[in-house]
Amino acid sequence: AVIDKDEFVTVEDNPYQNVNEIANPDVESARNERILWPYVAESTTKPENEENKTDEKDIKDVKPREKRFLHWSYPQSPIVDMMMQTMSVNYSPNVAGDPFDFLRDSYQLPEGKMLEEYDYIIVGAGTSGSVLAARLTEGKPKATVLLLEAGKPEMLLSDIPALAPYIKLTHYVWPYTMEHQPGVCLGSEEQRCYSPQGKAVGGSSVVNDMIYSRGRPQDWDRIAADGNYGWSYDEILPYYKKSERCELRKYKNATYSGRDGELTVENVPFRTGLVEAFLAAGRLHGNPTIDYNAPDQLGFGYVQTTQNRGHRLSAAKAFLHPHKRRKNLHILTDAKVTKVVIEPQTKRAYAVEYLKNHIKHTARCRREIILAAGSVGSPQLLMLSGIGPKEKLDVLGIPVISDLRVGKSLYDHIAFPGIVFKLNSNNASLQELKVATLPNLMQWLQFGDGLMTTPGLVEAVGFIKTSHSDGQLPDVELLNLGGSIVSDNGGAFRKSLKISDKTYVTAFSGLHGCDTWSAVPILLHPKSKGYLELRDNNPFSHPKLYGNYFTDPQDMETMKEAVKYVIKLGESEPFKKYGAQLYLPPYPNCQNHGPGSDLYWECAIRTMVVSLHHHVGACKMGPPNDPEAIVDPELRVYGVDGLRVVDLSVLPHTISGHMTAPALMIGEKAADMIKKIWSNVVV
Ligand SMILES: Cc1cc2nc3c(=O)[nH]c(=O)nc-3n(C[C@H](O)[C@H](O)[C@H](O)COP(=O)(O)OP(=O)(O)OC[C@H]3O[C@@H](n4cnc5c(N)ncnc54)[C@H](O)[C@@H]3O)c2cc1C
Repeated sequence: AVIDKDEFVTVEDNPYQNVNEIANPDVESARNERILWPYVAESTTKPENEENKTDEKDIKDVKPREKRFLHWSYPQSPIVDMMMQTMSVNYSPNVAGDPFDFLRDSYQLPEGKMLEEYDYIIVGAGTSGSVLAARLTEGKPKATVLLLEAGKPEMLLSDIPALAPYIKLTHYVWPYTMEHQPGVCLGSEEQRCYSPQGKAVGGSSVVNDMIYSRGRPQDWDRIAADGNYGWSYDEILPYYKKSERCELRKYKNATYSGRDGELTVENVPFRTGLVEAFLAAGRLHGNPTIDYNAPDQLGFGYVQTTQNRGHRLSAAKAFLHPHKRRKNLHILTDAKVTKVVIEPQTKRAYAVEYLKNHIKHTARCRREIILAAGSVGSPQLLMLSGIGPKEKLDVLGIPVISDLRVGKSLYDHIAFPGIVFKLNSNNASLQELKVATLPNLMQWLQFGDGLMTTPGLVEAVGFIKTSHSDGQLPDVELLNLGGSIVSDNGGAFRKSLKISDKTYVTAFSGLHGCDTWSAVPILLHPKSKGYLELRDNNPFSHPKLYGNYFTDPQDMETMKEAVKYVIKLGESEPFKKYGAQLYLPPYPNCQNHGPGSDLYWECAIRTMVVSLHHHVGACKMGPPNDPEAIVDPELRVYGVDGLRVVDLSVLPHTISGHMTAPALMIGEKAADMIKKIWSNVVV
């Protein structure tokens, strides 16, 4: 590959990019001798017809090259890879004195210094921000971009999928605790729901569970029908495809999948046999085993993840790493933006103030400032900068630039991880003591597969419609786990959900050491609406988050129906070989209700409900006649020039799935809209 010295290095130029696809007999034979002790994934139930075939046969049928690829050999050492990234020639330790800094990835200013002014300033190098920065700095004429991120770069440990629950306990998250709401999260610490967000280069994609899902076409068509031109499924599909490099075993050639993008989407190399039981139970109850991202079908399917050969592939790894040497992309980490500076007369945004190493700086911008600070960070910054509800800003003494209803709508996905089946078998489910072993770690390091690749226990997902669904969209998603909340004996899994010691020990410690299975129902479209507001005018205070979960009674009815559905699956034939028996946890606050009764389940749900940290709506997108809209369908903030919001906070309501893929898609689409507007400007 020829690299023009004046140019930045691109993925295409990188000679190592395709190294994993080169046959390596030594690695192949070594891998063939691998031991997947003690779990061997086994297919329990044979599909009945062609439609419902699982992937196993298809793996045998794939062509030799693809088959080799399925082995995911990993000849590059990730440790060496990490050292190469951190110990770069111009590496300088963080002056704030972080003892682990030398283990972290690093981003250097290409010429060692900042520019006086940038074409674009992006706040937040998260999921949307990373892809946006990559796209705005590619091609010609070259635009200059400053990307400011409050968090730190990743390190090797964040690459290990099985450590996802642990990463959520580190400083790679903003540990947002929601305001107390009577009657919900009764089993959480301080009886407050917990809803962290990622704080890292890569944002929430560094701490999430890596599940890749896009939502249903009707989700996007509904958003477009509300007056948001350009957001129908057909219009956004090209942006999903643009980011994606689909490596799914069976569906990689689907017309709706992308092949040449930067973000690898793959199945998890390791599975327990329980996933086959879940899929078979689903089929028994009318849910075909499918690609759950297929636009035309609803059903259950193996989980698809944002992993690359068994390694977490964050938005930063996919979109920023390959472009570290771009001279026109400046990335500042540990840089917390405190305000967007807006000219009060012209209402034009022209600079941001940020703090790095306790020193206040101002960065100026020629064209646009783009907030990609996430569902909590972006509305917070808007309000701190004078864009928000006048009555609230007046109280806090913040001069009002644009009186908009920022934060007034907040929707979230909520889930109930409390349906647990005890299994009468050994080594059927994942248990931390057996997963966290040196051989498993070595296997992951060497081959990128094995038990360390399991993403927070999730092995499959399913979408269903309860009797409360609007008929168009599924209203519940089921996360099938290769274990349950007890799989690490009350360790990181439940701590990352902030379930209190008292609740956990009373309800679940009786299951320690047992094999278990669980499926977690998620409410995809809760009717209850929350809100968010500034606590005070200090940019370092966490905003107040009000979930208002279950304030619409239909949400509880939907969740109870979903619980019964999971129980039906667990009690069906495919789980019989595991001797699966429903376990009814004796929650300390539910003792007055007969175990298994309707009142018991309502109490259990109110005790164990958790936020999935998928907040949307605080910077709602909408047409000019929508009184609640903060940004227009091109994501420009109403009433201010040169300011956009590009992240999940712009979505008007929840979508039927997880949020990483939509966040990336929003970044892709925004980049196109921004480039189009500025395409006639000569630099
Ligand atoms: C624990 C967890 C698990 C999840 N699991 C999944 C999953 O399995 N699958 C899935 O699809 N989705 C999952 N999600 C949701 C999904 O990852 C996020 O919703 C999505 O990545 C958000 O993208 P974003 O670009 O809107 O924000 P983020 O990716 O959160 O990026 C925002 C960035 O802005 C930075 N920032 C904020 N304020 C400032 C400031 N003032 N100055 C500078 N920088 C700032 C933040 O530090 C952060 O890096 C999960 C989320 C969490 C938190």
